[in-house]
Formats: sequence, structure tokens, C-alpha cells
Amino acid sequence: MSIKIAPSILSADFSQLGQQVAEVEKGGAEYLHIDVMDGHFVPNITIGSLVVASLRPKSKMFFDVHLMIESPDLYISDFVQAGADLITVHQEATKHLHRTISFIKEKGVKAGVSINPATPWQSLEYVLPMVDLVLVMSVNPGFGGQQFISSSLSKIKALAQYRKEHQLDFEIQVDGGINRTNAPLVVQAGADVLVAGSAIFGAKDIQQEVVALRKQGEAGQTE
Ligand SMILES: O=C(CO)[C@H](O)[C@H](O)COP(=O)(O)O
Ligand SMILES: [Co+2]
Repeated sequence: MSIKIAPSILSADFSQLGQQVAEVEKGGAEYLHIDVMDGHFVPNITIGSLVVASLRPKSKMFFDVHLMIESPDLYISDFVQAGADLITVHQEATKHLHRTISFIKEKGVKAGVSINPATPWQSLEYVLPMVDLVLVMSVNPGFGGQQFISSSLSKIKALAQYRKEHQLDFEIQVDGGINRTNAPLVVQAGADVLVAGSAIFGAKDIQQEVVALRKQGEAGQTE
């Protein structure tokens, strides 16, 4: 299976957002990772569905919306209407995870679930057959530019093993501190979708960095 690159616009220059999104698309990125933060679940406030709606007509990329908000059920419809292709909620922010995942799928988009570095992957066991994607956070959510937490590697490995044993087909996404150096390691562990914010948007040549990150990630592929 080929890996996918998901640039996180959290680290983009918001004054040139449309142009920078076009650059990652030219570089071949499949997903556009959109970090939504509410100042409650995480100590930072970012963007809402209006930004997603204004980017939607400008890009053909798959819009991957990472909700780092409390009570996500209240906002899911807005993000679907704005043009999200996938909505990922946090296990830690969702009281009735099974219900929320069902709700996302009823809306006709893909559903993802995310876990923080301190959350065991086993807490997801009963929803794994329902989800399209599991997002393993490799930093504590809230900010871009943090350092990769290496214990996420064993979590990715365990999820990949479980997926194989149970013949499931969710994608494994890793988010936080991903760069050219650790990209082969996370792919070797079993990650399929690499989110990168500061590594891509902080690069001199954004388009080329997407290409370089993919090349490094592919170097970790075992099958
Ligand atoms: O969800 C996130 C933070 O909560 C971001 O997607 C993530 O941190 C990407 O930024 P970077 O690659 O710079 O770590
Ligand atoms: Co994210």
C-alpha cells in the first residue's frame, strides 16, 4: 500500500493560505490536514468551518479535519457542509464515541478517531471495525512544531498488528513532529498517512518538501 502525505495547515502562513495549499497540492499531497482547536480540549484556538468552506473550491485534495474540540457532535454537520471528506474526533473529548462515529458516517463522510500520547490504543478496540482511520498523536495536541514522542511507534505497531489479525482496513495516521528523519520509522511501524506541519510549511520549498518526505517515508516500507 502506498503512503499518503497530509500537510497540516496549522503551520502555514495564514496570510497566504490559498497559495500555500496550492503548493502542497502541486507537490502531490493527497490529504489536507486541518487542525481545529477550541481553547478547551487543547490550550489553543485555530480555525473553524468557514475556513474549510473557503478552501473547498480551491482544492481537489481530500480534506482531513482533525477536531481537537469538546462536544464535537455539535459541529460535525458544519464541517460536513463546509466540505470535509474525513472527520476525526478524539477519544478523550467524546463522551459517546460509538454514537459520534455513527453520526459522522450517517452524514456521508469518513470517520476517524484519535488518541493522545497517554491514551492506550486498546481503548479503541470496540470501535476499530467502524472507523476509516485511526490517528495516533505523536505529540500532545494543541501546537505545531513540537518534538516527536517515540512511544507512539509501539502504538502504531500494535494497531497495525491488530488490523492484520482481524482483517480490518482502517488507515493509520501519525501526527506530530513528523519529519524526514522519523518518516521511515513511522512507516516501518505501520503508518499509512503522515501528517506534517512545520516540516513542510517551514521548508524553503514547500512543494519539494512534500516530495522529499514521501521519499523518506517510502524508504521505511516493508511490503
Ligand atoms: O494536530 C496537531 C497538533 O495538535 C498538528 O496536526 C501537528 O502538530 C502538526 O504539526 P507538526 O508537524 O509541526 O508537529
Ligand atoms: Co492534527
